[in-house]
Amino acid sequence: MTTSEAPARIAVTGLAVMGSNLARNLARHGFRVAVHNRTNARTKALISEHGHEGEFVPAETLDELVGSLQKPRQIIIMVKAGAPTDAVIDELAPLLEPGDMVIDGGNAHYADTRRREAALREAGLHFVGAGISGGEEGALNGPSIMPGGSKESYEHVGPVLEAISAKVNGEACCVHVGPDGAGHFVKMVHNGIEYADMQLIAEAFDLLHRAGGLTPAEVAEVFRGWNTGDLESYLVEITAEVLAHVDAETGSALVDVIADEAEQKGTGRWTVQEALELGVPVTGIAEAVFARSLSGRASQREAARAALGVNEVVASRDDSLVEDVRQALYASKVVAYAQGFDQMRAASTEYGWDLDLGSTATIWRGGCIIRARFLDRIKEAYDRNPELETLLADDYFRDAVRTAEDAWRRVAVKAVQSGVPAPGFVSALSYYDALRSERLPASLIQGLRDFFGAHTYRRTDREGSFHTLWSGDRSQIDA
Ligand SMILES: NC(=O)C1=CN([C@@H]2O[C@H](COP(=O)(O)OP(=O)(O)OC[C@H]3O[C@@H](n4cnc5c(N)ncnc54)[C@H](OP(=O)(O)O)[C@@H]3O)[C@@H](O)[C@H]2O)C=CC1
Ligand SMILES: O=C(CO)[C@H](O)[C@H](O)COP(=O)(O)O
Repeated sequence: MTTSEAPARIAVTGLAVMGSNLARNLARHGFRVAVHNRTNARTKALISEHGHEGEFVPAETLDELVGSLQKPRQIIIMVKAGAPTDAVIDELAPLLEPGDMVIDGGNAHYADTRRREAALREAGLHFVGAGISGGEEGALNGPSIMPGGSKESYEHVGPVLEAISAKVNGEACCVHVGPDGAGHFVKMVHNGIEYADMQLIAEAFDLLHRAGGLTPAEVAEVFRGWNTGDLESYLVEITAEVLAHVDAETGSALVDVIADEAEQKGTGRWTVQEALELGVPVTGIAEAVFARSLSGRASQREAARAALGVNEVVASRDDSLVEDVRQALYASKVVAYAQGFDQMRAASTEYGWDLDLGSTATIWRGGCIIRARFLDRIKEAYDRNPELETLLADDYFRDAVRTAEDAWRRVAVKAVQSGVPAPGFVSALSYYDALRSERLPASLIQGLRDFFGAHTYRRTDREGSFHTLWSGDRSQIDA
């Protein structure tokens, strides 16, 4: 902690795990950082435990915090998303002057960020909605940062955020994403992909364990091996750690002791809700959200087991299953990312954000939960063609999914035949097949809509809208 009177460069309010680690990261990078928390005990704890790590300026009130800063002021809010963030902004804004910058690093809904940005802009203040990923460890040692807001504010805030962000090959995992809510939208999609990725990993484990007869420790070894190839990623790495962990009390694999009900704070659900609004099929993320919901419906699962009988899976060791599952996991993961990037592309058009999708891949290469080797490939794909209709159309990803196709189908069949639920793998494969179909049965859906509701249809062979007189002589009329 410092005792001099020099003003602080930046402030953090909200000192739970994320805020305190972010403040320490700032201090360790030589920024004099003012710190505040609603409950002062957290501020005191930070200073007493970590005050020696850099220059901290503790403040008991927001007023004091604002008074300790150089101008234009930069204040990072790291509190619970939703009403708490509004409460802090409402208290903070009247204390600030035009040109000051408020940076919300929480997991805010992008629509809230748009609203807050517009309101603070009216008062001459800059509001930067910055998605931050990497959890506790990332906040301390270098997170992935997705800042939105005005270009002008980024000129001030960007160098600080880039300094504390993760680095990959010397490049900061922090780039100005776009105006108003763009940063939080990109963070939301990041979390949606995180859900899809984890669901696919969980399905891979379930197949290898229950259908393939491998123990959790053996599956851990499989994942450890996968982490040296195309699948190299943080989530694959920590999957090996979790699966190998033995519960000290029971001597069983911890994964067999943890209650099988996945919780969710809501960012995955938001991703799907927004995808529905935009009309973008993010089937992998939706399946992942629903799989968590299903797992949490304990009494319904119990009733189903009682009424229908327990789903007994017969395990059979099959040497080729491991490689098939690896390929299915990679292909399904490519689909999940393709869908997430498709959603960002649609939002960029809808909100006029002009998102640079290649840069987004750059931000996610390090520091964040979905960091993975193949994000370099995504960056390269958008460098080759910034207007890519779908990642699956890029040469590299096209070849990757084509190569995996046979194995992917065998895994889907194995899942269906053995009774291991694999909604992520199966829906990713269906998406891949649907996108490539010459004809989809949507034509029949249009026919049915026209039959019961005179909703009309278009034809393949000429322009216009048509209706068949279904309850008359069934002739076709122009609609
Ligand atoms: N945990 C994680 O891995 C990640 C979290 N995030 C996001 O970062 C933000 C901070 O997360 P985390 O560190 O986990 O902390 P929490 O989300 O648990 O929030 C706790 C903090 O919010 C403060 N707070 C709550 N309500 C209010 C209020 N009405 N007014 C003022 N302060 C309030 C608390 O203050 P007090 O001590 O007084 O209760 C405390 O500092 C959240 O938005 C979260 O979604 C983003 C990425 C990863
Ligand atoms: O933002 C994060 C990482 O990027 C959080 O870890 C994420 O909020 C966890 O979400 P959930 O609790 O819904 O699984």
